[in-house]
Order: sequence, then structure tokens, then C-alpha cells
Amino acid sequence: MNILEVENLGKKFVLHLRGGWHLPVLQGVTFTVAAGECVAITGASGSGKSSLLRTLYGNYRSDSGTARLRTGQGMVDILQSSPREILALRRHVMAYASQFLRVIPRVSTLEIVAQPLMEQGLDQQVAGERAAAMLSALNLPRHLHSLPPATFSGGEQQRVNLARAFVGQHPLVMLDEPTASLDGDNAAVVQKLIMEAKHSGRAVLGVFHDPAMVRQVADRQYFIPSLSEHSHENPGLQ
Ligand SMILES: Nc1ncnc2c1ncn2[C@@H]1O[C@H](COP(=O)(O)OP(=O)(O)OP(=O)(O)O)[C@@H](O)[C@H]1O
Repeated sequence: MNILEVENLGKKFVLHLRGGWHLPVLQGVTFTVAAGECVAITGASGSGKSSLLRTLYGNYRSDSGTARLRTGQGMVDILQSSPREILALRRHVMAYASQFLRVIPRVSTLEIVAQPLMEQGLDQQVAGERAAAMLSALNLPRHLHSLPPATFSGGEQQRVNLARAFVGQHPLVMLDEPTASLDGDNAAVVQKLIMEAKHSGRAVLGVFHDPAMVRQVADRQYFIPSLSEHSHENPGLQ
């Protein structure tokens, strides 16, 4: 059973600082991710891996194609969804951990991680307990839970992001270089969380900088070719 079906997705960035130049990044992107499966997105640096995840999470608009996500009400095209619908999909169906944590001043780490659970309707105490358990599983010591993560190290911030993405048990989890700032022990925890997600029938779509991680967790790979160097759309521009 497919959780995500992406077909012919295309995306260009409009570079206003370069006279409205269109930079093609994604073209004809077509793949599926089934329940219980992890698909790794691969490709050269700058080929559009992060842009693809951001487009699927509703941060960027696409120019063409469909990205159908399985919900309780059937398949929904993320690319055609309104901002309000995207928020509902984020609440219940898809989670995303970017490489960088967007911190909210004065909000504690525990609240940041409990928030997705409270948005799913859990009461504050249960959400707090689950958030604390997820943070501890990711080796974030208890004394850090009450602090805002603004001053945390890169690896600690990445683990807060990952706790937030995994805690809500969303059917689709998207991960952008989830172990880039982590040591071996914490990378092993992330690997375990991915395997647990797969075993519970959830789908994982990830960009992994570490080829060993791809071998360990990915069932399939989807390769994105680099388009920008071969673009013929702006032959006059360098
Ligand atoms: N918001 C944006 N506006 C304009 N161009 C962008 C934007 N985001 C990304 N790009 C460009 O799109 C291309 C793809 O970037 P992206 O970050 O998706 O690549 P990537 O495959 O994830 O790279 P890496 O492996 O180095 O992280 C790059 O040429 C980048 O400069």
C-alpha cells in the first residue's frame, strides 16, 4: 500500500536577483513510498534533494506534477492543497525534520517536542511524557528539556528536530540528512527510530549524507539528476 505517490513533479526557482532567471531544479520526479518502507533520495550536491522534501512538505510550490499522500479520507494531492489543508496534513499525516532547527524564543525543548502531540489532541501531561521519553531516547538529558534549544549544540538541535518529527507517529516521516551533526551512538539511535517506524507500517523518505546509513535503512533509492548545468532555457546567461 503506497503512502506517497509522486508523479512528474517539476520545480523551478525564479531568481529575482538575476532578472527573473528560471533555475530548473526538479523535472519528471516520479517515485512511490509504501507503508513499511524507507526510500532514500540520492543525487549530487545541488541536485534538488532538499528542495524535493520541502516541496512535498508544502514549503515550496511546484510547477507541475502530483504528489498524492494517503490520508484517512483517501489520497490527497499535496501540490494542490491549500495552506490550511497542508497544516492538517502536517498535523496528522506527514512529519519533516530539516537539517536545521527553527527555534522559537523562550519556548522550552519539551514544549517544542510535545506540540505535535497536542495538535493531534493528546492532553498536555501525556504529550509531555511522550515528548520527554522521545528526547531521552535521543540522549537529550532531562536537564536540557526545560531550556529553549537556541543555545544547544548543532547535534543537540538536530536531535530536538528528530524527536519532534518522530514523536507524532505520522504515517510519512521525511528526514533531511538526519545524522549530519550526530556522533556514531546518536546516529545508531536514529537508525533504530527509522527501523521502528518501518516495522510499525509507516513510510520514511530521507536524504542521507552517509552511504552506510542508506545501506542500513533504505529499501530503495531514487536518484535525482542535476538539471541546472544542462539547462537550455537561458542560453544567453552564464
Ligand atoms: N529558495 C531557493 N531559491 C533559489 N534557489 C534555490 C533555493 N533553494 C535551493 N536553491 C537552489 O536549488 C538547487 C538545489 O538545492 P538543494 O538544496 O535542493 O540541493 P541538494 O541536492 O539538497 O544539495 P546538498 O546535497 O548540497 O544539500 C541549488 O542549485 C540551490 O542553489
